[in-house]
Amino acid sequence: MAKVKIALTKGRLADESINIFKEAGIRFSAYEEDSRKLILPSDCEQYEIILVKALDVATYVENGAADLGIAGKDTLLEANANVFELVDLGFGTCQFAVAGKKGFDLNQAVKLSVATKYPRVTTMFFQEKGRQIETIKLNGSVELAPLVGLSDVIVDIVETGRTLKENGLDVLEHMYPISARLVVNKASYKTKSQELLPLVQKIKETLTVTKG
Ligand SMILES: Nc1ncnc2c1ncn2[C@@H]1O[C@H](COP(=O)(O)OP(=O)(O)OP(=O)(O)O)[C@@H](O)[C@H]1O
Ligand SMILES: O=P(O)(O)OC[C@H]1O[C@H](OP(=O)(O)OP(=O)(O)O)[C@H](O)[C@@H]1O
Repeated sequence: MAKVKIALTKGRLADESINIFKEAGIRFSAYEEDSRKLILPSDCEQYEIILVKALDVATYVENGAADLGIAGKDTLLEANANVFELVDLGFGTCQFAVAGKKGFDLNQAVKLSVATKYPRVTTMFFQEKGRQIETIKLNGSVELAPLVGLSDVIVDIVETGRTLKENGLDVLEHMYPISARLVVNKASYKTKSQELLPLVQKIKETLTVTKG
């Protein structure tokens, strides 16, 4: 059996991603250790995880450096990843939204300026509505932008709404729901079907059991 390489998102999604594999019977004890290693083998050595930044999961899987990956739908949309999206894993749930100062009228500006970590998703969303916008790419703390006059509004992830609320902002328009997805490299799906299909099936089954 060929080794299966899996790209996981570091940070928020990592623990639950490891847990999905644990429930499917694959343990990564090395993940529990306090280590700076970026490649970690499974206890049975048949699988290997690599830990990468959220947006990079799509890049590793699309290029075949990883066979499988777990990434948020936000990053898959932004990366326009050419991969097969197999399973909605049901965690990491949040949504994309347009947000701004309370009462801001989205139609007031002829050319809206939008600060975001997601320029592609933002452009697509407003293009579909026939709206011309200017995107301002930021790498975090996006909620600051309308407060300090960098942009009219933002496009960002909203989960509990706490960050918006504490900064005096409101959701002005809901966009798309987001959750973690299991993705696969298109070539690996064929060439490693013997290894991948049973694993994907197992993961689907554990999700059904968990959801009851
Ligand atoms: N507040 C949130 N609630 C739920 N899921 C979130 C939230 N923020 C991000 N996510 C999901 O978790 C993924 C990883 O987010 P995380 O914050 O760990 O990385 P990041 O956004 O790249 O931040 P950083 O630049 O700090 O690494 C996101 O791509 C998204 O799918
Ligand atoms: O609705 P909430 O529950 O408040 O969550 C939303 C916040 O979470 C994410 O930020 P993150 O913590 O990743 O920080 P960032 O500013 O570095 O993107 C996102 O960009 C929002 O700022």
